[in-house]
Amino acid sequence: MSVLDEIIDGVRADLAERQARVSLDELKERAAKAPAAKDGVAALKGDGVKVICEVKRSSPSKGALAAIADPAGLAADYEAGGAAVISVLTEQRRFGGSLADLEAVRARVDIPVLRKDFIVTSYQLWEARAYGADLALLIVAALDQPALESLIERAVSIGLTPLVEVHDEDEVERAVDAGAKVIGVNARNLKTLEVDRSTFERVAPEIPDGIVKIAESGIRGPHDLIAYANAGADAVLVGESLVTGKDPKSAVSDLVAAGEHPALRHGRG
Ligand SMILES: O=C(O)c1ccccc1NCC(=O)[C@H](O)[C@H](O)COP(=O)(O)O
Repeated sequence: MSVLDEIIDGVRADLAERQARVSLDELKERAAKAPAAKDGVAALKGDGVKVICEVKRSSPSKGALAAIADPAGLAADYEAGGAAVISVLTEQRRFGGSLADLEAVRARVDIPVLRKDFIVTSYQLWEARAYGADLALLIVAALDQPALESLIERAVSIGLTPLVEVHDEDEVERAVDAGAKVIGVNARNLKTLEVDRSTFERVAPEIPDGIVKIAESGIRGPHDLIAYANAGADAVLVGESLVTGKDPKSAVSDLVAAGEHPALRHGRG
């Protein structure tokens, strides 16, 4: 069984428990009262390379990273540093996240918030909206094509921007066929958990113009952002280096400054 399969088994078990406690109708009522969803695509487009900053306590590849007693405070620091979007890992078993983290972050920041989880049912999309997310991650490797298509459609219909994650060229084709408008190329191999930063450079040319291209994982600082920018990234998604660093706000502002450097506009769309 792959790491992804193991994670999804746990996600499904936790999901069944939540579904037994909270009906879909209750979630829909809660979603109706949530603040209107912010435009995830608009936040990631425009001049320069945008920075998505992640609230990440632990991971299957590294174990415990940071306790993060105050996820909303961390998100506020990210926003003050110039983040375009906050990513909140809500998976509990491997990443130590929760919907409570999502709710707390939503209440604290004004920029769009991404629910980063292993979404396999529309119930989780309703949860994302009910707890204030504006974007939701859909991982191509975790979904067959009909499920991917229907989750993209459902996400859009309830106001969420789907960020569709791929790892190779075949998955790009599936994401594009399914209607993705925002595609993240994750450099972390889901079988070995190793990060290969050359993945984006190889895979991104397969993503058609007009689709937002995000480079995910393994960004240690401005030099990695610049390399991803030169390979065509519109945005980068950064977790570990921010949560393990001493000063997340200044680390974000260094990334944002690199992403706004006029030299990067040359040759980018
Ligand atoms: O981070 C992991 O070990 C991991 C393992 C299996 C599936 C997903 C995983 N991470 C989720 C992410 O995509 C990253 O948290 C995100 O891209 C940020 O990466 P990083 O900056 O390297 O923490």
